Amino acid sequence: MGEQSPQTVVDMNDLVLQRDERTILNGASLRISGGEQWVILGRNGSGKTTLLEMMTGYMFPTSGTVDVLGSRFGECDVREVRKRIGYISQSLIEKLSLSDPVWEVVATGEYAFLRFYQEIPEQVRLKAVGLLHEVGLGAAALQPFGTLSQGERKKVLLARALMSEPELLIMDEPCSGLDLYEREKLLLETEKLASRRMTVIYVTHHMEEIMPMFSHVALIADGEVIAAGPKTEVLTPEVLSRAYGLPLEVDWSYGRPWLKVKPESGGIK
Ligand SMILES: Nc1ncnc2c1ncn2[C@@H]1O[C@H](COP(=O)(O)OP(=O)(O)OP(=O)(O)O)[C@@H](O)[C@H]1O
Repeated sequence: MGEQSPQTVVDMNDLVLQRDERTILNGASLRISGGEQWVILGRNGSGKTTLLEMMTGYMFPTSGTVDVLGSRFGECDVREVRKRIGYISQSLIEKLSLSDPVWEVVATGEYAFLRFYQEIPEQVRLKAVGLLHEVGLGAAALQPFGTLSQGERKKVLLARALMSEPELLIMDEPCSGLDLYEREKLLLETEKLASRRMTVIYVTHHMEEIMPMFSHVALIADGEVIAAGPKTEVLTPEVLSRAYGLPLEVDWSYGRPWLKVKPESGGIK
């Protein structure tokens, strides 16, 4: 990994991704160090999920380098690195079995499997049930996964991701589709992660989900990282208005940023 410091968790350098005629990533670079907690923001289609797929080794760039947890993708066994990464995304929910009991869905996280085809060791079952209790779903352990609400499924995914005690937890819009109450409960669970000494990378469209635990923000636009750094430096009206093409104001309350759209100057560009 060359001259990088050992505590660099993610180092993405000058990533370009070409698909057919399109340039999806256009020289994106991002460095995340241990002890930092990051939020990634950007408009639809800006390249956020593509960056996450590269961080988890599911996609490879046309050019540029990706180092995660001390390994360079393309020169290491990606599956070994993936065992140290938790990934929460809607596409993962769709791959899980709706008929399996909830505790079993959680237990698969121990091995990064989607389903079990062999006996599950007792200590793994107990760990899964314990984590379900931690996210407030202990009572649902025996229910089929498909009977849970959307919000409950997201929490199951969180418990599943924690089974392997990942060093890096990547959350792609974990609160999408949740009502206000479910969203706040999931955010509180996410906040507890900060005390587990793991690095969290959290993608969202909603500024108010940037809880006090998050220290840094990256803004993606047209396949480039247009701003990245401590959150108070990135979440300014100037930077956000430029990124979203809207006249915006940011209010900080309870340690969280809340966005307001100013009616003057013509609104949407
Ligand atoms: N396999 C592919 N082939 C062609 N284009 C792709 C492919 N994968 C992604 N794209 C395009 O790349 C762009 C970035 O997609 P990506 O999913 O990373 O955006 P995003 O920032 O996560 O968007 P959203 O906020 O809508 O989820 C999109 O315009 C998408 O259509």
